[in-house]
Amino acid sequence: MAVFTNTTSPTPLSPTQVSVLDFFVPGSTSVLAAIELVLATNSYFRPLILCMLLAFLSRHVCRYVWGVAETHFASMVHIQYSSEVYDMVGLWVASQPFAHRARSSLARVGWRQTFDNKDGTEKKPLHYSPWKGTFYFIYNKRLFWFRSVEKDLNFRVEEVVTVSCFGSPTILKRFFDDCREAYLKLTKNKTTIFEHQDAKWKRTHVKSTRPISTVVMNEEVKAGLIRDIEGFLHQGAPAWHLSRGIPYRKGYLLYGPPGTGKSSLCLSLAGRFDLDVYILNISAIDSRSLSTLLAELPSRCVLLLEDVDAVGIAQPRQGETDISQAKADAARNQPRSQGKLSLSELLNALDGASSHEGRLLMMTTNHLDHLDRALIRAGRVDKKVEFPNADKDVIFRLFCMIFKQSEGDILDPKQPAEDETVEQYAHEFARKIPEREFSPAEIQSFLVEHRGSARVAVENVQEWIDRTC
Ligand SMILES: Nc1ncnc2c1ncn2[C@@H]1O[C@H](COP(=O)(O)OP(=O)(O)OP(=O)(O)O)[C@@H](O)[C@H]1O
Repeated sequence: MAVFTNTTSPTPLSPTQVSVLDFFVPGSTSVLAAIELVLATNSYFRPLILCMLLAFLSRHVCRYVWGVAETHFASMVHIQYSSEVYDMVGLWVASQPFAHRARSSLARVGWRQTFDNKDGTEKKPLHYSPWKGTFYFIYNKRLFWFRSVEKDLNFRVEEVVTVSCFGSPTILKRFFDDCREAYLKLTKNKTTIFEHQDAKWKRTHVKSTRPISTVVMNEEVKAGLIRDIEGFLHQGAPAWHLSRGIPYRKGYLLYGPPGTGKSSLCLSLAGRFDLDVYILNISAIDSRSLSTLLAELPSRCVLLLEDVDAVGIAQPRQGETDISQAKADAARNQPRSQGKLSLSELLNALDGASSHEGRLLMMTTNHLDHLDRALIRAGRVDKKVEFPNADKDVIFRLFCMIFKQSEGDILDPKQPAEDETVEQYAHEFARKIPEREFSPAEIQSFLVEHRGSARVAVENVQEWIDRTC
């Protein structure tokens, strides 16, 4: 039997060649095989196929060369979405033309507005930032690129941004310094508030700093607090504490009925000393997350624990320590507390190694008597400040604050400032309201409702008292 062999048919690629080619240009062997087949059957397609092959190869070669150049010659900085640096870079990027041209963007409601000094009258403004892709831009006459990808970080998908440029990391760091400066300018006279999600701090608000004069309380107490914090934040304070073996921390407990200005004062003090506020919700964390969160605090900040009596670390029952209470609860088959955190775990975390030096702890409560003494012992709480309901002086000053002209007011020429008359009304108003019956929040709310006329406010207050009491 005769056997005919086709001598013009292409020799198939050996398995070794296949794997080597595929290593450099994935999918190339399948393409080559297809080309070989076409070339063998019809030579008319050869030039066309050659062009396609060149286009295919040049794309892969370019990608390969860029990858090698990026790996070996580019500097890069990675930023996680949950980090504050993300906001710094994000704000800069959002203001650049390339961000507006990006074909893949993330739309958010009112994100940039948080930082702007605008009046917030525009309803739900939309903001776009480049998202999922690589975006090129020129900065200081150099090519930079910004890559946004989603990554799975500990079972949580989070955007990770990488900013890169060719050359030394110094150039890149200069870019980050510029972003930081722009961010600080934008957040000047603002208080940034952080809350936690999954053991990570995340900026949730940027509020205009509230002038401390607008928190109406005993002026001596207020001045004492300010002096105390000034001393604590003084340049030489860390070394002073260190040389005496005293932990460089400060703790305050503000207590009193609801609506007396405890939270307002905390935020206002933070703004005055240019400190960021980190609000810890202890009912929502376990001890491991707490240690992580405390370890991540910056060296100077306010750590705010609001309503410490209400979060499941309340005083143990009489005669029981925290541990004996836990045992007793276990024996009764009851959960130990509302939260996941026990008092001893909280105290350990606040005192422990993970707790940052230089932090200012502020705790607020409506029920001083519900708190465990261990939580508020000297050393943990250096000062306890009472916020009572409004006395005559506070009522008078609240009235003046509402009705006297202030710097930011848009003045009505028909109603010239008459501070003396306002003061007379304020005295009359304070005379009518029983002392320590109403919180400043209640009085302020009534006054705001009547802000159109001081006279009407005075006239209507008796009816309001009768209705409210
Ligand atoms: N002493 C005060 N001076 C000026 N405004 C006050 C004062 N107390 C309360 N307010 C006003 O009342 C509102 C509530 O105040 P704030 O949240 O500070 O009270 P609080 O004591 O922290 O209340 P809670 O114990 O319920 O947390 C705020 O709008 C604040 O402006």
